[in-house]
Amino acid sequence: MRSAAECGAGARCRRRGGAARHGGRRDPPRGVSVVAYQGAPGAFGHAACLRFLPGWTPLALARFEDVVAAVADGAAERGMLPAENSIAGAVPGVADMVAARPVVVRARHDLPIELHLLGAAGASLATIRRVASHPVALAQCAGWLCARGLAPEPATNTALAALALAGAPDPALGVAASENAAEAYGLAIVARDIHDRADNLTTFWEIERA
Ligand SMILES: O=C(O)C(=O)C[C@]1(C(=O)O)C=C[C@@H](O)C=C1
Repeated sequence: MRSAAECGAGARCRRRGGAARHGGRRDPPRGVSVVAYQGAPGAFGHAACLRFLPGWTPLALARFEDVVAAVADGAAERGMLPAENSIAGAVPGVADMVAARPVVVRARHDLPIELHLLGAAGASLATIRRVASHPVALAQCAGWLCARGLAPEPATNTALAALALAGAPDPALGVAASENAAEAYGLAIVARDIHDRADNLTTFWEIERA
C-alpha cells in the first residue's frame, strides 16, 4: 500500500475557511414547498435537503444547472447546491451558475460528509479495481484510493453512480457514496469512512429566487 504522502493526498487537504454563516431564518412551509437538488435519493444534496429544510419536498434533478433553473423559473421555491468542500475546495461551476440567473443565496449550511466504498454482491477490496463517484467526492478520498491502487471513475453524482452499479452489478467496480445510498440501492459497504480527513464537510448553498 502506498502512503498518503506518496499519493499526494496532503496537497488536496487544504482547508477552506471563512464562508459567512447566515442566521437560521426558516419560514414554515406553506402548502407544498419544493426544494430542488442534484442527483437521486441517497445523494448528499438529498441529505442536505432533509436536514436543513425538514418538512419540504425534495425534487431530484439531473444537473446543478437544472436546480438553478428550477428556482429561477419557479418550479421549486428553494434549491440546495454544494458550493465548497473542506478537502476538495470549490465545486466547479456552481458559483458561476448562481451568478448567471435571478437567484440568491439565502443561507449556507455545513453538512458532514462520510464517504464509504460501496460494492455489488460478491465485490470486495480484492475484486474492486475502479471506483465511480462525483469528481468532488473522488477528490475527498483521493489518498485512500491511490494508496490501494484504485482508479477513480468520474460520475455525475454519488447516488446516481450507486444506482447505476445496482442496475449493472460489476465486482470490479466500487462506488464512493453515502450509507443512505447503500441502503437505497441495496449495495454492500465494502469499506467505511474512506474520506481522507475525518472532519470532511461540504457547505451547501440554499438558494431562492431573487
Ligand atoms: O454527488 C452527490 O451526492 C452530491 O450531492 C454532490 C457533491 C458535490 O458535488 O460536492 C456533494 C457533496 C459531496 O461533497 C460530494 C458530492
